Amino acid sequence: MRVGFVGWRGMVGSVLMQRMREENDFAVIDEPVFFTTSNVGGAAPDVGRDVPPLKDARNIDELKAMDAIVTCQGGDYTTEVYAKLREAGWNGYWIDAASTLRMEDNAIIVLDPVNRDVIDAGLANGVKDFIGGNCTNSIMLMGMGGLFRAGLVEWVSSMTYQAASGGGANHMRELLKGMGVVHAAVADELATPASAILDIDRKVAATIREDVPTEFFGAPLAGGLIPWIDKQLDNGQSKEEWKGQAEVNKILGNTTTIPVDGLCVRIGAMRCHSLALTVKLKKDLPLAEIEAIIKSGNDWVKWVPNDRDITVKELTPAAITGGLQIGVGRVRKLNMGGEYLSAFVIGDQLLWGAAEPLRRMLRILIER
Ligand SMILES: NC(=O)C1=CN([C@@H]2O[C@H](COP(=O)(O)OP(=O)(O)OC[C@H]3O[C@@H](n4cnc5c(N)ncnc54)[C@H](OP(=O)(O)O)[C@@H]3O)[C@@H](O)[C@H]2O)C=CC1
Ligand SMILES: N[C@@H](CC(=O)OP(=O)(O)O)C(=O)O
Repeated sequence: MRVGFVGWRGMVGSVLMQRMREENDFAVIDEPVFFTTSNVGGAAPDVGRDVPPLKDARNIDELKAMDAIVTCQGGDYTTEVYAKLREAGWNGYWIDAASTLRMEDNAIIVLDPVNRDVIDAGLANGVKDFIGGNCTNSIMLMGMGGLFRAGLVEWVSSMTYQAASGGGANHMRELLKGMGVVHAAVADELATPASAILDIDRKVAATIREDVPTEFFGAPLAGGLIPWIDKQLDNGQSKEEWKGQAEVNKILGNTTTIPVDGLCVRIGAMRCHSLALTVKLKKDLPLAEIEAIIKSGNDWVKWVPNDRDITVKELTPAAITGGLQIGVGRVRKLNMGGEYLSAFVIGDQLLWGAAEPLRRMLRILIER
Protein backbone atom coordinates (compact mmCIF):
# COMPACT_ATOMS: atom_id res chain seq x y z
CA MET A 1 0.00 0.00 0.00
CA ARG A 2 1.18 3.52 -0.82
CA VAL A 3 -0.04 5.71 2.03
CA GLY A 4 0.07 9.51 1.85
CA PHE A 5 0.21 11.55 5.05
CA VAL A 6 -1.01 15.15 5.09
CA GLY A 7 -1.00 17.35 8.20
CA TRP A 8 1.55 15.17 9.98
CA ARG A 9 3.36 18.10 11.67
CA GLY A 10 0.29 19.74 13.19
CA MET A 11 -0.84 18.98 16.71
CA VAL A 12 -3.04 15.99 15.90
CA GLY A 13 -0.64 14.85 13.17
CA SER A 14 2.33 14.91 15.55
CA VAL A 15 0.47 12.74 18.06
CA LEU A 16 -0.43 10.39 15.19
CA MET A 17 3.24 10.16 14.13
CA GLN A 18 4.29 9.49 17.72
CA ARG A 19 1.74 6.69 18.11
CA MET A 20 2.63 5.18 14.73
CA ARG A 21 6.30 5.06 15.72
CA GLU A 22 5.44 3.53 19.09
CA GLU A 23 3.35 0.82 17.42
CA ASN A 24 5.89 0.25 14.63
CA ASP A 25 3.19 0.98 12.05
CA PHE A 26 5.60 2.35 9.46
CA ALA A 27 7.23 -1.07 9.17
CA VAL A 28 4.01 -2.54 7.74
CA ILE A 29 3.35 0.23 5.20
CA ASP A 30 4.89 -0.56 1.80
CA GLU A 31 5.46 3.07 0.90
CA PRO A 32 4.78 5.98 3.25
CA VAL A 33 4.72 9.33 1.41
CA PHE A 34 4.59 12.68 3.20
CA PHE A 35 2.86 15.78 1.88
CA THR A 36 2.97 19.45 2.85
CA THR A 37 1.10 22.65 2.10
CA SER A 38 4.09 24.83 2.99
CA ASN A 39 7.46 23.14 2.36
CA VAL A 40 7.48 21.14 -0.88
CA GLY A 41 10.82 19.33 -1.33
CA GLY A 42 11.66 19.62 2.37
CA ALA A 43 12.66 16.71 4.55
CA ALA A 44 10.01 14.23 5.59
CA PRO A 45 9.81 13.27 9.28
CA ASP A 46 12.04 10.57 10.70
CA VAL A 47 9.99 7.38 10.66
CA GLY A 48 12.88 4.95 10.90
CA ARG A 49 13.24 4.30 7.17
CA ASP A 50 14.02 6.15 3.96
CA VAL A 51 11.15 8.20 2.60
CA PRO A 52 11.07 10.67 -0.31
CA PRO A 53 11.13 14.47 0.24
CA LEU A 54 7.83 16.23 0.96
CA LYS A 55 5.36 16.37 -1.91
CA ASP A 56 2.77 19.06 -2.65
CA ALA A 57 -0.46 18.33 -0.75
CA ARG A 58 -2.44 20.25 -3.39
CA ASN A 59 -1.06 18.30 -6.34
CA ILE A 60 -3.92 16.03 -7.37
CA ASP A 61 -1.72 13.86 -9.58
CA GLU A 62 0.68 13.14 -6.71
CA LEU A 63 -2.20 12.41 -4.36
CA LYS A 64 -3.88 10.16 -6.92
CA ALA A 65 -0.89 7.82 -6.80
CA MET A 66 -1.75 6.89 -3.19
CA ASP A 67 -3.85 3.86 -2.18
CA ALA A 68 -4.80 5.62 1.03
CA ILE A 69 -4.48 9.18 2.32
CA VAL A 70 -4.44 10.04 6.00
CA THR A 71 -5.05 13.73 6.67
CA CYS A 72 -4.88 15.77 9.86
CA GLN A 73 -4.51 18.99 7.89
CA GLY A 74 -7.92 20.42 8.77
CA GLY A 75 -11.37 21.02 7.33
CA ASP A 76 -10.35 23.73 4.86
CA TYR A 77 -7.88 21.37 3.24
CA THR A 78 -10.47 18.61 3.03
CA THR A 79 -12.96 21.00 1.44
CA GLU A 80 -10.36 22.17 -1.06
CA VAL A 81 -8.89 18.83 -2.09
CA TYR A 82 -11.23 15.90 -1.44
CA ALA A 83 -13.84 16.63 -4.15
CA LYS A 84 -11.18 17.40 -6.77
CA LEU A 85 -9.46 14.11 -6.01
CA ARG A 86 -12.65 12.07 -6.32
CA GLU A 87 -13.66 13.98 -9.48
CA ALA A 88 -10.27 13.08 -10.92
CA GLY A 89 -11.25 9.42 -10.53
CA TRP A 90 -9.30 8.56 -7.38
CA ASN A 91 -10.80 5.55 -5.65
CA GLY A 92 -8.47 5.19 -2.67
CA TYR A 93 -9.18 5.29 1.06
CA TRP A 94 -9.53 8.71 2.70
CA ILE A 95 -8.88 8.78 6.46
CA ASP A 96 -9.49 12.22 7.94
CA ALA A 97 -9.43 13.95 11.36
CA ALA A 98 -11.54 16.90 10.20
CA SER A 99 -15.29 17.07 10.73
CA THR A 100 -16.07 18.14 7.13
CA LEU A 101 -17.14 14.74 5.77
CA ARG A 102 -18.28 13.05 9.00
CA MET A 103 -22.01 13.20 8.41
CA GLU A 104 -21.88 12.37 4.68
CA ASP A 105 -23.82 9.23 3.76
CA ASN A 106 -20.78 7.63 2.17
CA ALA A 107 -18.55 8.19 5.22
CA ILE A 108 -18.10 6.13 8.37
CA ILE A 109 -17.05 7.69 11.66
CA VAL A 110 -14.27 5.45 12.97
CA LEU A 111 -13.90 4.27 16.56
CA ASP A 112 -13.14 0.59 16.10
CA PRO A 113 -13.25 -0.59 19.74
CA VAL A 114 -16.86 0.62 19.67
CA ASN A 115 -17.99 0.22 16.06
CA ARG A 116 -15.74 -2.35 14.40
CA ASP A 117 -18.91 -4.02 13.06
CA VAL A 118 -19.97 -0.80 11.31
CA ILE A 119 -16.45 -0.37 9.88
CA ASP A 120 -16.28 -3.96 8.62
CA ALA A 121 -19.72 -3.74 7.03
CA GLY A 122 -18.69 -0.47 5.37
CA LEU A 123 -15.49 -1.97 4.00
CA ALA A 124 -17.43 -4.94 2.64
CA ASN A 125 -19.83 -2.51 0.94
CA GLY A 126 -17.02 -0.51 -0.67
CA VAL A 127 -17.00 2.52 1.64
CA LYS A 128 -13.80 4.52 1.08
CA ASP A 129 -14.14 7.47 3.49
CA PHE A 130 -13.30 6.90 7.15
CA ILE A 131 -13.47 9.94 9.38
CA GLY A 132 -12.40 10.42 13.00
CA GLY A 133 -15.19 11.46 15.36
CA ASN A 134 -15.51 14.53 17.51
CA CYS A 135 -13.17 14.14 20.49
CA THR A 136 -15.84 14.45 23.16
CA ASN A 137 -18.07 11.86 21.54
CA SER A 138 -15.25 9.41 20.99
CA ILE A 139 -14.19 9.68 24.63
CA MET A 140 -17.75 9.25 25.88
CA LEU A 141 -18.27 6.14 23.76
CA MET A 142 -14.90 4.66 24.70
CA GLY A 143 -15.94 4.99 28.34
CA MET A 144 -19.61 4.02 28.15
CA GLY A 145 -19.62 1.84 25.02
CA GLY A 146 -20.46 -1.28 27.04
CA LEU A 147 -23.81 0.15 28.14
CA PHE A 148 -24.67 1.24 24.59
CA ARG A 149 -23.68 -2.14 23.16
CA ALA A 150 -25.91 -3.87 25.71
CA GLY A 151 -28.83 -1.75 24.47
CA LEU A 152 -29.36 -0.31 27.94
CA VAL A 153 -29.24 3.42 27.21
CA GLU A 154 -32.54 5.29 26.79
CA TRP A 155 -30.94 8.76 26.72
CA VAL A 156 -27.83 10.63 27.85
CA SER A 157 -27.37 14.16 29.12
CA SER A 158 -23.72 15.18 28.90
CA MET A 159 -22.13 18.19 30.55
CA THR A 160 -18.61 18.56 29.23
CA TYR A 161 -15.37 20.00 30.53
CA GLN A 162 -13.23 20.40 27.42
CA ALA A 163 -9.52 21.12 27.34
CA ALA A 164 -7.73 23.94 25.52
CA SER A 165 -6.13 21.53 23.03
CA GLY A 166 -9.54 21.05 21.37
CA GLY A 167 -9.02 24.49 19.86
CA GLY A 168 -5.47 23.78 18.67
CA ALA A 169 -1.89 24.61 19.61
CA ASN A 170 -2.43 28.39 19.77
CA HIS A 171 -5.27 27.91 22.24
CA MET A 172 -3.05 25.82 24.51
CA ARG A 173 -0.44 28.55 24.42
CA GLU A 174 -3.03 31.22 25.18
CA LEU A 175 -4.22 29.32 28.25
CA LEU A 176 -0.66 29.07 29.58
CA LYS A 177 0.09 32.72 28.86
CA GLY A 178 -3.09 33.67 30.71
CA MET A 179 -2.06 31.59 33.72
CA GLY A 180 1.27 33.39 33.72
CA VAL A 181 -0.36 36.83 33.51
CA VAL A 182 -2.66 36.04 36.44
CA HIS A 183 0.20 34.76 38.58
CA ALA A 184 2.47 37.69 37.74
CA ALA A 185 -0.22 40.16 38.84
CA VAL A 186 -0.10 38.88 42.41
CA ALA A 187 3.32 37.23 42.64
CA ASP A 188 4.56 39.65 45.31
CA GLU A 189 1.47 39.24 47.48
CA LEU A 190 1.64 35.45 47.13
CA ALA A 191 5.21 35.53 48.36
CA THR A 192 4.02 37.33 51.49
CA PRO A 193 1.94 34.98 53.68
CA ALA A 194 0.46 37.97 55.55
CA SER A 195 -1.17 39.55 52.47
CA ALA A 196 -4.98 39.68 52.50
CA ILE A 197 -6.63 37.10 50.27
CA LEU A 198 -9.46 39.44 49.28
CA ASP A 199 -6.92 42.00 48.03
CA ILE A 200 -5.29 39.25 45.99
CA ASP A 201 -8.67 38.17 44.67
CA ARG A 202 -9.61 41.72 43.65
CA LYS A 203 -6.37 42.10 41.70
CA VAL A 204 -6.84 38.69 40.08
CA ALA A 205 -10.41 39.50 39.02
CA ALA A 206 -9.28 42.76 37.40
CA THR A 207 -6.40 40.98 35.67
CA ILE A 208 -8.69 38.28 34.28
CA ARG A 209 -11.08 40.93 32.95
CA GLU A 210 -8.45 43.22 31.47
CA ASP A 211 -5.11 41.53 30.87
CA VAL A 212 -5.51 37.82 30.18
CA PRO A 213 -5.05 37.27 26.41
CA THR A 214 -8.26 36.42 24.51
CA GLU A 215 -7.13 36.41 20.88
CA PHE A 216 -7.88 32.74 20.23
CA PHE A 217 -10.61 31.80 22.71
CA GLY A 218 -12.42 35.14 22.44
CA ALA A 219 -12.77 35.26 26.25
CA PRO A 220 -10.41 34.74 29.20
CA LEU A 221 -9.95 31.05 29.96
CA ALA A 222 -7.19 31.15 32.59
CA GLY A 223 -8.88 31.30 35.97
CA GLY A 224 -12.31 30.84 34.37
CA LEU A 225 -14.31 28.85 31.82
CA ILE A 226 -16.24 29.48 28.61
CA PRO A 227 -19.69 27.88 28.34
CA TRP A 228 -19.78 27.79 24.54
CA ILE A 229 -17.78 25.72 22.03
CA ASP A 230 -17.99 26.06 18.25
CA LYS A 231 -20.67 27.88 16.23
CA GLN A 232 -24.15 28.98 17.35
CA LEU A 233 -27.08 27.11 15.82
CA ASP A 234 -30.61 28.49 15.37
CA ASN A 235 -32.06 26.06 17.92
CA GLY A 236 -29.87 27.41 20.73
CA GLN A 237 -27.41 24.54 20.72
CA SER A 238 -23.74 25.07 20.06
CA LYS A 239 -22.41 23.07 17.10
CA GLU A 240 -20.34 21.02 19.58
CA GLU A 241 -23.55 20.10 21.44
CA TRP A 242 -25.31 19.23 18.18
CA LYS A 243 -22.54 16.79 17.29
CA GLY A 244 -23.34 14.71 20.40
CA GLN A 245 -26.53 13.08 19.20
CA ALA A 246 -25.70 13.21 15.49
CA GLU A 247 -22.30 11.54 15.79
CA VAL A 248 -22.96 9.11 18.63
CA ASN A 249 -25.88 7.57 16.76
CA LYS A 250 -23.96 7.46 13.50
CA ILE A 251 -20.92 5.85 15.15
CA LEU A 252 -23.13 3.18 16.68
CA GLY A 253 -25.00 2.64 13.40
CA ASN A 254 -28.33 3.11 15.22
CA THR A 255 -31.56 2.93 13.29
CA THR A 256 -33.49 4.38 16.24
CA THR A 257 -31.98 7.59 17.57
CA ILE A 258 -30.82 7.65 21.19
CA PRO A 259 -31.24 11.25 22.46
CA VAL A 260 -27.90 12.79 23.51
CA ASP A 261 -27.78 16.42 24.60
CA GLY A 262 -26.22 18.73 27.15
CA LEU A 263 -23.91 21.70 27.50
CA CYS A 264 -20.32 21.88 26.27
CA VAL A 265 -17.94 23.99 28.32
CA ARG A 266 -14.29 24.94 27.74
CA ILE A 267 -12.16 24.73 30.86
CA GLY A 268 -8.50 25.33 31.65
CA ALA A 269 -7.24 21.77 31.24
CA MET A 270 -4.50 21.22 28.66
CA ARG A 271 -5.54 18.09 26.69
CA CYS A 272 -8.01 16.01 28.70
CA HIS A 273 -11.71 16.27 27.93
CA SER A 274 -14.17 15.18 30.61
CA LEU A 275 -17.92 14.60 30.65
CA ALA A 276 -20.32 14.49 33.57
CA LEU A 277 -23.11 12.23 32.35
CA THR A 278 -26.66 11.56 33.42
CA VAL A 279 -27.73 8.31 31.80
CA LYS A 280 -31.32 7.13 31.74
CA LEU A 281 -31.17 3.36 31.56
CA LYS A 282 -33.91 1.24 30.06
CA LYS A 283 -34.07 -0.77 33.27
CA ASP A 284 -33.04 -0.62 36.90
CA LEU A 285 -29.96 -2.84 37.15
CA PRO A 286 -27.79 -3.47 40.23
CA LEU A 287 -24.66 -1.30 40.31
CA ALA A 288 -22.36 -4.33 40.26
CA GLU A 289 -23.90 -5.43 36.98
CA ILE A 290 -23.56 -1.94 35.54
CA GLU A 291 -19.91 -1.87 36.59
CA ALA A 292 -19.25 -5.20 34.85
CA ILE A 293 -20.94 -4.00 31.65
CA ILE A 294 -18.98 -0.72 31.57
CA LYS A 295 -15.69 -2.53 32.24
CA SER A 296 -16.42 -4.98 29.43
CA GLY A 297 -16.66 -2.11 26.91
CA ASN A 298 -13.05 -2.31 25.75
CA ASP A 299 -9.48 -2.81 27.01
CA TRP A 300 -8.91 0.90 27.66
CA VAL A 301 -11.68 1.49 30.21
CA LYS A 302 -10.08 2.38 33.52
CA TRP A 303 -12.75 1.79 36.14
CA VAL A 304 -12.41 4.15 39.10
CA PRO A 305 -14.44 3.12 42.14
CA ASN A 306 -16.79 5.78 43.50
CA ASP A 307 -14.52 6.51 46.43
CA ARG A 308 -13.25 9.97 47.32
CA ASP A 309 -9.55 9.23 47.76
CA ILE A 310 -9.26 7.07 44.65
CA THR A 311 -11.33 9.48 42.54
CA VAL A 312 -9.30 12.61 43.29
CA LYS A 313 -6.13 10.67 42.53
CA GLU A 314 -7.12 8.73 39.44
CA LEU A 315 -10.05 10.46 37.70
CA THR A 316 -8.29 13.72 36.84
CA PRO A 317 -6.44 15.25 33.89
CA ALA A 318 -3.21 14.94 35.89
CA ALA A 319 -3.66 11.16 36.04
CA ILE A 320 -5.10 10.55 32.57
CA THR A 321 -3.23 12.95 30.27
CA GLY A 322 -0.80 11.47 27.74
CA GLY A 323 -2.18 7.92 28.04
CA LEU A 324 -4.75 5.81 26.25
CA GLN A 325 -6.84 4.89 29.28
CA ILE A 326 -10.35 6.29 29.52
CA GLY A 327 -11.28 6.93 33.15
CA VAL A 328 -14.85 6.07 34.16
CA GLY A 329 -15.94 6.84 37.69
CA ARG A 330 -18.46 8.60 39.95
CA VAL A 331 -20.90 5.92 38.85
CA ARG A 332 -23.89 5.82 41.17
CA LYS A 333 -27.67 5.86 41.10
CA LEU A 334 -29.20 9.35 41.22
CA ASN A 335 -32.08 10.50 43.44
CA MET A 336 -34.35 10.56 40.38
CA GLY A 337 -34.68 6.77 40.52
CA GLY A 338 -33.01 3.42 39.93
CA GLU A 339 -32.78 3.92 36.18
CA TYR A 340 -30.87 7.18 36.50
CA LEU A 341 -27.11 6.84 36.58
CA SER A 342 -24.33 9.39 36.97
CA ALA A 343 -20.88 8.86 35.49
CA PHE A 344 -17.75 10.93 34.95
CA VAL A 345 -15.72 10.02 31.87
CA ILE A 346 -12.27 11.47 31.09
CA GLY A 347 -9.76 10.89 28.30
CA ASP A 348 -6.85 12.44 26.45
CA GLN A 349 -8.53 14.22 23.57
CA LEU A 350 -5.50 14.11 21.28
CA LEU A 351 -5.24 10.32 21.57
CA TRP A 352 -8.65 8.59 21.51
CA GLY A 353 -10.21 11.96 20.71
CA ALA A 354 -8.24 12.47 17.52
CA ALA A 355 -5.17 10.48 16.45
CA GLU A 356 -5.71 6.93 17.71
CA PRO A 357 -8.91 6.05 15.81
CA LEU A 358 -7.20 7.16 12.56
CA ARG A 359 -4.06 5.14 13.29
CA ARG A 360 -6.12 2.05 14.00
CA MET A 361 -8.25 2.52 10.88
CA LEU A 362 -5.13 2.59 8.73
CA ARG A 363 -3.93 -0.58 10.43
CA ILE A 364 -7.29 -2.25 9.74
CA LEU A 365 -6.91 -1.40 6.04
CA ILE A 366 -3.33 -2.65 5.90
CA GLU A 367 -4.13 -5.91 7.67
CA ARG A 368 -7.22 -6.76 5.58
N1 LIG B 1 -7.22 19.76 17.91
C1 LIG B 1 -8.01 18.76 18.23
O1 LIG B 1 -8.18 18.40 19.36
C2 LIG B 1 -8.72 17.99 17.20
C3 LIG B 1 -8.57 18.34 15.90
N2 LIG B 1 -9.21 17.62 14.96
C4 LIG B 1 -9.05 18.03 13.59
O2 LIG B 1 -7.71 17.78 13.14
C5 LIG B 1 -7.34 18.76 12.19
C6 LIG B 1 -5.98 19.32 12.52
O3 LIG B 1 -6.00 19.97 13.78
P1 LIG B 1 -4.65 20.44 14.49
O4 LIG B 1 -3.67 19.33 14.49
O5 LIG B 1 -5.04 21.06 15.76
O6 LIG B 1 -4.11 21.56 13.46
P2 LIG B 1 -2.74 22.33 13.43
O7 LIG B 1 -3.07 23.76 13.17
O8 LIG B 1 -1.87 22.03 14.61
O9 LIG B 1 -1.98 21.75 12.14
C7 LIG B 1 -2.52 21.82 10.84
C8 LIG B 1 -1.44 22.19 9.83
O10 LIG B 1 -1.00 23.53 10.02
C9 LIG B 1 0.29 23.68 9.37
N3 LIG B 1 1.17 24.48 10.25
C10 LIG B 1 1.41 25.80 10.11
N4 LIG B 1 2.24 26.24 11.06
C11 LIG B 1 2.56 25.20 11.83
C12 LIG B 1 3.39 25.02 12.96
N5 LIG B 1 4.07 26.05 13.50
N6 LIG B 1 3.51 23.80 13.51
C13 LIG B 1 2.84 22.77 13.00
N7 LIG B 1 2.04 22.86 11.91
C14 LIG B 1 1.89 24.07 11.33
C15 LIG B 1 0.80 22.29 9.09
O11 LIG B 1 0.66 22.03 7.71
P3 LIG B 1 1.92 22.03 6.72
O12 LIG B 1 2.93 21.06 7.27
O13 LIG B 1 1.34 21.58 5.41
O14 LIG B 1 2.43 23.42 6.69
C16 LIG B 1 -0.16 21.41 9.87
O15 LIG B 1 -0.32 20.16 9.28
C17 LIG B 1 -8.49 19.78 12.20
O16 LIG B 1 -9.37 19.48 11.13
C18 LIG B 1 -9.23 19.54 13.46
O17 LIG B 1 -10.58 19.84 13.34
C19 LIG B 1 -9.97 16.54 15.27
C20 LIG B 1 -10.14 16.14 16.54
C21 LIG B 1 -9.55 16.86 17.63
N1 LIG C 1 -14.32 21.07 18.81
C1 LIG C 1 -13.47 20.24 19.64
C2 LIG C 1 -12.22 19.78 18.88
C3 LIG C 1 -12.47 19.36 17.48
O1 LIG C 1 -11.60 19.49 16.66
O2 LIG C 1 -13.69 18.88 17.21
P1 LIG C 1 -14.20 18.49 15.74
O3 LIG C 1 -13.20 17.50 15.22
O4 LIG C 1 -15.56 17.94 15.92
O5 LIG C 1 -14.20 19.78 14.91
C4 LIG C 1 -13.05 21.04 20.84
O6 LIG C 1 -12.91 22.23 20.66
O7 LIG C 1 -12.81 20.50 21.89
